[in-house]
Amino acid sequence: MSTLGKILLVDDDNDILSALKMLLVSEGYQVSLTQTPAAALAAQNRENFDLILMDLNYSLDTTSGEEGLALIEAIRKADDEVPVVVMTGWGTIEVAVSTMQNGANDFIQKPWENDRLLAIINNQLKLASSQQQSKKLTRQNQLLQQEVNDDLGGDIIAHSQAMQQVLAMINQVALSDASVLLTGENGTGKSLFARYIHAHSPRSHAPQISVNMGAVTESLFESEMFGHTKGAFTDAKSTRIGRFELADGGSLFLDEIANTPYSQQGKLLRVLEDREFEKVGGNKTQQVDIRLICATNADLSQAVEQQTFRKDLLYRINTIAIEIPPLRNRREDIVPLARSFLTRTAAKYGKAPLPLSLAAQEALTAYDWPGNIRELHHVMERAQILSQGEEINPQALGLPSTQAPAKPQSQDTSTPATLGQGKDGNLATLASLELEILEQRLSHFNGNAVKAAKSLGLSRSAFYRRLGKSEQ
Ligand SMILES: Nc1ncnc2c1ncn2[C@@H]1O[C@H](COP(=O)(O)OP(=O)(O)OP(=O)(O)O)[C@@H](O)[C@H]1O
Repeated sequence: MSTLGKILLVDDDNDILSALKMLLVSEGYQVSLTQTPAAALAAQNRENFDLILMDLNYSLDTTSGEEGLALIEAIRKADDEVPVVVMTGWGTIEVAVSTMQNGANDFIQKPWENDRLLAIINNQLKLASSQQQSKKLTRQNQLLQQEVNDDLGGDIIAHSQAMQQVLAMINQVALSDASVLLTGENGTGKSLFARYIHAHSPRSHAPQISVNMGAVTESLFESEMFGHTKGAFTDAKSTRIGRFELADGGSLFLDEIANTPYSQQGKLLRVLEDREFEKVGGNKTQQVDIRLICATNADLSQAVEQQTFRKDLLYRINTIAIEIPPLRNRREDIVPLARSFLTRTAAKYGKAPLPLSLAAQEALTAYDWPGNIRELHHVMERAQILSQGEEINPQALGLPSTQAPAKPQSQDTSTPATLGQGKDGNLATLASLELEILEQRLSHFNGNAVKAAKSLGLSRSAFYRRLGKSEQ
């Protein structure tokens, strides 16, 4: 039988224990009865209680409350979370204050009113459970943050001169609080570097909140970014905290910034300029302290010329602009990246990573990688999983043969019919075929996800989802 919670009752008066037991059990609580402080501490040692309801005086001749105060202290030594509610016939303010100072959470005077006692118990249980929940979330957050940081520690590969320069700049910029705009083609590592900047910034103890601006619909933009109050609109059943508020003290990463609906760009600009906003439906102005990191694969100057992006917003976000070069312009990184993806995939399946044949290394280096590192990642994952031999050969890579070296008379193999079909007879999975199509379509439209999605009859958010990208 499920109960509302387990309560430990401590009182030397048997009649009071019986009356309380009857009341609390009828309300759905499970109760344990003890008559002395020693018995209460022994019970607390044996099992976990959700709340302790205790008397302050135990010997008939004392009214000082000292035994009770000592019990509260002993309870607190063993457990600093369990709510403790004190009952006493000596309900003076002084007694109430000293019980609270000793660690009690609330106080009720005997003889008690049932409704009042039940309300106190209920409130204390609710409070304790939300405090626990919040502790859990904080811990989970810390762990997630740690995972991201660990991930960043070993994973960034930058052998090429081009990436060495970029990394040096990023390391320098990370220490400042300046707004950063990361540009570059899809899959070049903009999101990774955004996380890296935050993780190496003085704000790394606070969260980085990401928003994929391409996936936020125009109608929900304000509520998503600034939050809303309860009842602000029909579906607003409770107060919602927006991304700005969540990022307070940390960094806000606006990915695909070029896709911010034009009608909303002014609102975004205002918050970025004033560091102030109001929740939808609310009239209280809230201050926010964030470090802004944006990313885009679009040419924002061109977008300004075409009047799809506000010039003043561009000036606001690009204090420091860093371009992440496409993989074809840093070919020295290709093989080390490929090896690291093989190692990661192999580890995932508890296998040893397969070595890359010399010919495979040449094929990888010669290929132009329109989908950049993301594409390389998928290719290597598939190769590690599907390869039958002792090493990975060029066929297992399944690269479009127009790009593979020493392959004369190649025809146009970029059509879906031949996509992903390994020449060693291995058939690619549906998921990897789909990814390949999505990536090709993206590069066909020069990284414009909106156009690519449209051409495939997908919504922008469905396109992102299938691409395996975060949609926040
Ligand atoms: N230098 C690098 N070293 C190791 N892994 C990398 C590097 N750069 C990118 N990656 C990996 O490549 C993948 C794609 O990177 P990311 O998602 O950051 O690209 P992006 O530029 O943000 O893409 P998009 O424009 O589509 O949002 C990720 O799995 C990322 O971890």
